[in-house]
Amino acid sequence: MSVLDEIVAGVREDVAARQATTPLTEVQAAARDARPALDALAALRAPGVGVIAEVKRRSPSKGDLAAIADPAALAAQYAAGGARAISVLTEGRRFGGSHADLAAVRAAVDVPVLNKDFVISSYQVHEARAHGADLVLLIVAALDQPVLIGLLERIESLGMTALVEVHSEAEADRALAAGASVIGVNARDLTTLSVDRSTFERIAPGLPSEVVKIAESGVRGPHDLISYAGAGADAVLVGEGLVTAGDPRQAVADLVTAGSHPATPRTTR
Ligand SMILES: O=C(O)c1ccccc1NCC(=O)[C@H](O)[C@H](O)COP(=O)(O)O
Repeated sequence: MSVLDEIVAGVREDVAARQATTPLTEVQAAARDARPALDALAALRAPGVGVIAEVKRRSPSKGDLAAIADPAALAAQYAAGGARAISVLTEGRRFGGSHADLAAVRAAVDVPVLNKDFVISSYQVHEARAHGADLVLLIVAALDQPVLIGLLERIESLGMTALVEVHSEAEADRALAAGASVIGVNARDLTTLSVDRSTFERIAPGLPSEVVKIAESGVRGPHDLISYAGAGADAVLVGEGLVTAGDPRQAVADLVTAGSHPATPRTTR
């Protein structure tokens, strides 16, 4: 069983347990009552290469990364540094996240918030909205095509934006066929967990110019952002490099500065 399959199996159990105590109708009502979603697409299309800064406590590849007692305070530092959006991992078993983290971050910042999880059911989409998400991650490798299409439509029907994650050209074709307008190319192979930044360089140039392209994983400093920008990234998604930085606000600011430098290339549309 691959790491992704293991994680998804755990998520399936956890969602079933939550659904047994909180019925879908209750989550749908909370989603309706939530503050309307921010226009994440517009934010991601702003000039310069954006930084999506992630709240990430631990991971299957690295184990414990950072204690993060106060995710809202960390997100506020990211936003002060100029992050274009905040990513919050809500998977509990392998990443130590929760929906409480998502809600706390939502309340602390004014930029769009991404719910980064292993979303396999519309129940989770309503949960994301109920806890204030503006963007929701969908991982193509974890979803059959009809399910991918259905979840993407559900996300958009709730006013949110889907970030559709791919690892290969074939998955990119599936994301485009599903109607994705924001595609993330994850440099982390979800089978071996190794990071290969050239994955983005290989796949991104084949994506249509109107698609927002996010380079996910492996950014350890401004040089990595500049290299992803050269391959057409509109934004980078950064976890480990920020949660392990001594000064997360400054670490984001350094990336933002690199991303807004006139010499840093970016896709033109
Ligand atoms: O980070 C992992 O080990 C991991 C393993 C299995 C599935 C997903 C995983 N990470 C999720 C992510 O995509 C990253 O948190 C995100 O792209 C940031 O990556 P990084 O900057 O390298 O921490």
